Amino acid sequence: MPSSLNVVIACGGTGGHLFPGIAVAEEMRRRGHTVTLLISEKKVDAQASSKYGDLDFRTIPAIAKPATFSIKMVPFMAKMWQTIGQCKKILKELNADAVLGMGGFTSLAPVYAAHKLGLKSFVHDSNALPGKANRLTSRWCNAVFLGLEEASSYFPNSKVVITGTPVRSELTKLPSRDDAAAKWKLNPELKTILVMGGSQGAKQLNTVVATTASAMPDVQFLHLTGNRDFDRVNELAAAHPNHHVVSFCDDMPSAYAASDLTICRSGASSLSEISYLEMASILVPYPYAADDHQTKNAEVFADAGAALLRQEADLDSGSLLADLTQILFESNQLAEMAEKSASIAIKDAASQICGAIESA
Ligand SMILES: CC(=O)N[C@H]1[C@@H](OP(=O)(O)OP(=O)(O)OC[C@H]2O[C@@H](n3ccc(=O)[nH]c3=O)[C@H](O)[C@@H]2O)O[C@H](CO)[C@@H](O)[C@@H]1O
Repeated sequence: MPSSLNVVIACGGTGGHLFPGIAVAEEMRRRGHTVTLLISEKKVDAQASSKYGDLDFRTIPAIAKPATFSIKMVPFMAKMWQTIGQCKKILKELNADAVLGMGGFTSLAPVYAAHKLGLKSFVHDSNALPGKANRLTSRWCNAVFLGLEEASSYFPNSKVVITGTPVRSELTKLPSRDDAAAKWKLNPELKTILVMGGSQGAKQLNTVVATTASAMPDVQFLHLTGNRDFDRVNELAAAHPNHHVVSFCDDMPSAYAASDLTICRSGASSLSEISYLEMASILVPYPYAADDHQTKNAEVFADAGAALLRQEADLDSGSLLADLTQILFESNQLAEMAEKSASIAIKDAASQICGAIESA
């Protein structure tokens, strides 16, 4: 491949695809390559990418495969076919050398288009149980980059490179705890829990956290509810000054820097960030995630002793209160979990991915 590459990174659909894609884009640019990111037209992509005005973004249609094989497959296939055509045009116009898909059916179209045009193509999967789109896409790829070793049995051995999942560069340098606490109007002296309810609906988790916060006045909660549940949780939190509610956080470095422990879904980007930042966590997998892949992700962390795995169906404020009291006040568990969390991280993931693309 030429020494200066035109690389296209398809990373639309969710924060879990977008942020690792941005991290690779930043590293590619640092190495002197030209990068274009393909994102979807969804609001979440627009919201999350708006901070990265110096990167080149283009939109392509968001594509989700119907959950079951039904008549809905017909418009899905038609949209896929049309988007592949659109992607071929974009790749030719950009004079692309290589395409990296970060997962989901939205990135299948650009990777397939690259394959048809004879370009180098790659896919990254960050989950312990890889998605269907990536398993399909991988057959057209030169290499498959994996966030977690547990996923490797789903792909041909010869294509697999364990790279880890990159975190955004802004997370590589956190503000001080005092500055971060000031930003969120928190007391830096108090133990602080970061709760990431998630964009996909976490009503029960959010409610349990609100009740638990009311029973722990000496602990602070910085609670990211997602846009949909903000008004309801904000109302529940109104009577409790230790419960700080935010809908979408566009300053994750200070959210993490202000916190001692995270309660969150076990989406792969959240997990890569937590381990990169060497934090302990309580993981509550999103129960409706495809093939329950979030439980598989959480198991990697729980088995390593880095996290407690709690299924949403079993979660109530009594058990969460007991877990938090034990971790924060009755043991050395917080420090031990943080150490185990650090041991899972692959801190130079973006660099490993760029190096593998350069040398393909
Ligand atoms: C419901 C579902 O199927 N989610 C999947 C989706 O990730 P999904 O995007 O839901 O979740 P992830 O944990 O992977 O990523 C969330 C990202 O959003 C950021 N964040 C969060 C809250 C906020 O207010 N501000 C903010 O910036 C987090 O720091 C993180 O970078 O794709 C991932 C990668 O395939 C999967 O592992 C997840 O299981």
